[in-house]
Parts: sequence; C-alpha cells; structure tokens
Amino acid sequence: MNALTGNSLKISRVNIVSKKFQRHSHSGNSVTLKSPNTSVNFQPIRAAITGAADSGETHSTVLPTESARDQLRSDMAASPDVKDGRIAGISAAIRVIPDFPKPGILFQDITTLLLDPKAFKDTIDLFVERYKDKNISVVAGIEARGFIFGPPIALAIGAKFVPMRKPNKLPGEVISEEYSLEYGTDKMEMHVGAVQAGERALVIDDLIATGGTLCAAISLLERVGVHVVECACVIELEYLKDGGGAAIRGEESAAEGGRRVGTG
Ligand SMILES: O=P(O)(O)OC[C@H]1O[C@H](OP(=O)(O)OP(=O)(O)O)[C@H](O)[C@@H]1O
Ligand SMILES: Nc1ncnc2[nH]cnc12
Repeated sequence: MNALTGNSLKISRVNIVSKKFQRHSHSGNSVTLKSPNTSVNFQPIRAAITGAADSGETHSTVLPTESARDQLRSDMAASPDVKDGRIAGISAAIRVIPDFPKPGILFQDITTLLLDPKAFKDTIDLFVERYKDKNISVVAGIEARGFIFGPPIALAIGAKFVPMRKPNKLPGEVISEEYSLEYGTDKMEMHVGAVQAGERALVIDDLIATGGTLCAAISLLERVGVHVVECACVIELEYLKDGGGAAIRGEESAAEGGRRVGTG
C-alpha cells in the first residue's frame, strides 16, 4: 500500500462507474437527469434527460433527482463487476483527505492512484476492456481529472481525445453548457469542429458526485449530433444515495459499506 494512503478513513466505493443517458424530450431551458430505469455497473444506466431545444447558445443543466440517485446506487450495488479483483487495488490506492477544499468534505484524491503504476494501469485497462469494441471515435475528457484518464483510454481504443474545458480556456470558437453545482453554477466548453454529428462518444471523468458535470458534457455533445454511448468514472460518491449536498464522513460511509483505506 502506498504510504500516502495510510489513513483510516473510508472512501466512496470505487466502481468504475459507467452510465448511459438518453435524451427524451425538451422542456423549458434546463436539462434534467431523472428516473434511470436500468443501471448496473459496467452496464448502461439509462436515464431520461429533458432539455432545451438546441439553440446553439449556452444551455443549463440542473441536478439529477433523488429517485435517480437511489436507482443508480441500488443498481451499482448489484453489479457483478464490483467483484473484479483489480477494483480493491484501485480503491486502496486512492487517498482520502478530510476537510478539503473546505470543512466537511472528504476529498477523493486520485493523485495517489497515479503513483501506483499497477493500480493506474488496472484502471485504464478496465475501461479499455469495456470500450474497445464499441466503435467509439471520441473520448471526451472533463477538466481537470478527466484529462488524466481520458487520453490513455482514447489511445488504446483508437479514438480521438476531446477536452471539455472550464470557461475561457479554449482558444477557438466554442459551444458552452452552464450547469448547477451543489452551490452555484459552472460552465463547460468544447471546441466547435472537434466532433462531427454522428460520431460515437465516451465521456470520462474521475468522479461522479451529483452527476451535474456529466450531464453538461452529454448535453454539449448531443447538441452537435454526437451519440454518447456511455459516461464512465472511477469513483462514485456514496452520498449520491442521500441526495447529495452533504459530504460523507468516515463512520457514515462505513455504515453504508464504504471501503476502508489504510491500516488505521
Ligand atoms: O458530479 P458532480 O457533482 O458534477 O461533480 C463531479 C465533478 O467534480 C470534480 O471536478 P471539479 O469541479 O472539482 O473540478 P476539477 O477537477 O477541475 O478540480 C470531479 O472531478 C468531477 O468533474
Ligand atoms: N469529495 C470529492 N472528492 C474529489 N472530487 C470531488 N468532486 C466533487 N466532490 C468531490
């Protein structure tokens, strides 16, 4: 075990979460993720997303509903893929830092996973095994930590890598998607011309908390006619189950079956 992970906190389960979303209808000017009807880890999770008609302007994304989170949680818990022996090593390599970036948050630090070449490779391999035969031409990585996992996956499956960036970082013409965070809003941008209508995309990030970030990425890609095959993350925060909004502490996580990191 890496010394940096040597604490006694529990972390959210490392699942290599994969989700598939479907846009169903349009309503108002917001995009809402709700009511997934099937979801198994490493199986598509289908969810209804209602959103604004494509105007070419900034759209906005609101948080997934509580019932959607409940469904995601229970389906992931039933996943046979959680038993993959590599998952434990990946989980153990992720450090948890309490009270970062602010009091009450248990920060899932994937930089320690990057210090462990076997665990890092196992992580990439798990994604590649799942996506190599899915005819995916675009891997879209979400800033910043999706930029770490996305490119090696893209190279291995023979796809291009497209960065989904924070505002005002990309130099060319962009399209934007505004989305809700637990507190406040943020915006995501993608270069116009990076993808073409009809392409098949995989969206990669390190972690799903509320799901708002992934929804914004899906919306951006779908607005330009790209088919989002799945979204995949390394970590799912346990507190999705509780409706988000509150950081989990070690003991609460343990009660929910959270993993123990370190020996303390
Ligand atoms: O599911 P959500 O509630 O939307 O949250 C998940 C997002 O939050 C984190 O990124 P963050 O916004 O902290 O940006 P960073 O990676 O640039 O630090 C994480 O890397 C995901 O992108
Ligand atoms: N608890 C957490 N750890 C790391 N990244 C996060 N993004 C949102 N919540 C997070």
